[in-house]
Amino acid sequence: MFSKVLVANRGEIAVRVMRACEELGVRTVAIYSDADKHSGHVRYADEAYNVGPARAADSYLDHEAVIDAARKAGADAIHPGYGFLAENAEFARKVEQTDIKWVGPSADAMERLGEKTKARALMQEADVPVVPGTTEPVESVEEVKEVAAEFGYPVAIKAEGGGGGRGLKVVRNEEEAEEQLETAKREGEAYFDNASVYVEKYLEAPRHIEVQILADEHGNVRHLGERDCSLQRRHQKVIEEAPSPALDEDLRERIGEAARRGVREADYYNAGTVEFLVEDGNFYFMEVNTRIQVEHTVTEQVTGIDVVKWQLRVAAGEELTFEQDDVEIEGHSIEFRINAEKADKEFAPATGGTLDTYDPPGGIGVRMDDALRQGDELVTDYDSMVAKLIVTASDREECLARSERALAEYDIEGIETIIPFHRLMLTDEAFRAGEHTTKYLDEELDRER
Ligand SMILES: Nc1ncc2cc(-c3cccc4ccccc34)c(N3CC[C@@H](N)C3)nc2n1
Ligand SMILES: [Ca+2]
Repeated sequence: MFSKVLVANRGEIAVRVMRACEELGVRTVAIYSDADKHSGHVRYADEAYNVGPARAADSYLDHEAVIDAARKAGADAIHPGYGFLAENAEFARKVEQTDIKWVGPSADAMERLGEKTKARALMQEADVPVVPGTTEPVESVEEVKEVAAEFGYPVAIKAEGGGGGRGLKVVRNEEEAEEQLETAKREGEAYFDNASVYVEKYLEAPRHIEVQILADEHGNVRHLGERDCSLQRRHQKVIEEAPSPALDEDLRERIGEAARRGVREADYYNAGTVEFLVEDGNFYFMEVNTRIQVEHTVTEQVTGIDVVKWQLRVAAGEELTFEQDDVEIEGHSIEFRINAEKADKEFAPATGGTLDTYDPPGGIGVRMDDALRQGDELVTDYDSMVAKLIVTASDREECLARSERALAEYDIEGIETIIPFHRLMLTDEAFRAGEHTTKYLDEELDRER
């Protein structure tokens, strides 16, 4: 096992990784930008190095600055967290070329799965159902019309380098095809520096189901069940849960085994997530996330498996000590992302402030993942998520009741957050029944406009 790990991130995920290190007896190194000098992850670490000014490109995303900090600290490994450099194959390759271990998949595997058309072709090799469409980038509008001719409108044009909701254009009829194709290429070039686009049959109101994968460097691959991330606002996940209320045991087993086959085909190791769209009892591969995700927490809560500790053990060369049959899903867990945003329909980013009161909930089944304490100045240079409230109970009904209790206890004064939105969602009967689709929230909030 490593003796010292540098966590190349900030906020709650940096503290999350450092907690795993502490439990493994591993010393922790933080990096921070000028804006994060007094932030929680710096307080938590054994030592900390400044990597540059507030602008992420000049600090958290600066490959050389991060590697230099790891060298200065004498770190044996770098854990990237999520966001920033977590899915940057070029950076992973640079780390692989040093004597510092990258805590994540190989750069090759990141490249194989990072290109969505390649990933789709690879999944077909592994008999994993993919959303009907092309496994090569398309050049002409004729190719778009071919997919529509075979599978019917609407079709989705997606940017190869896209992710989240960015780079998804819905084409509802032939007239829109030409313009949407040009827009998708232009945005692909602008946002992702990659004009390649591909085409899929557009599923109108799927569920967004993802499977957590853990694989060691000796060929052992396990899935840790699924998460349901269907409650999204403009492609931003807001509430995630495990297990999914929309899957029955048979579908759960089939989707888990498909995820295992897919990552095995990709020679993948460490933690990863295979994302699927589920509609009318069918599941279709969408993409792979080659990193630990924000919502890994709900999987930990219902399996009792510490995914981050296993990332560190696997990177240190250890084998997984459990079989697939040992993975059991017990109870129900829901994660509420606590974003410093206005709780209105737009979720507009908050304008900063001081945490005059920070008194998070506690009690049975309540987990707080954050890096905050009362009196902290809110840093608004990076993403707006400041904490995660993860509530766990014996079943979904009890989890909903416990969530209402925990959110009512959550006392934050001095900044605005979307806690009122979460409390409202818990009164929504479609959500309480677990019948919300990925479209639900956008339709609900946009309808009132
Ligand atoms: N062929 C096909 N059909 C329906 C889809 C539905 C989604 C989707 C998934 C989850 C939430 C959404 C919200 C609005 C619009 C789309 C979604 C989707 N994506 C792509 C990126 C991911 N974050 C969301 N891809 C789709 N692809
Ligand atoms: Ca994704």
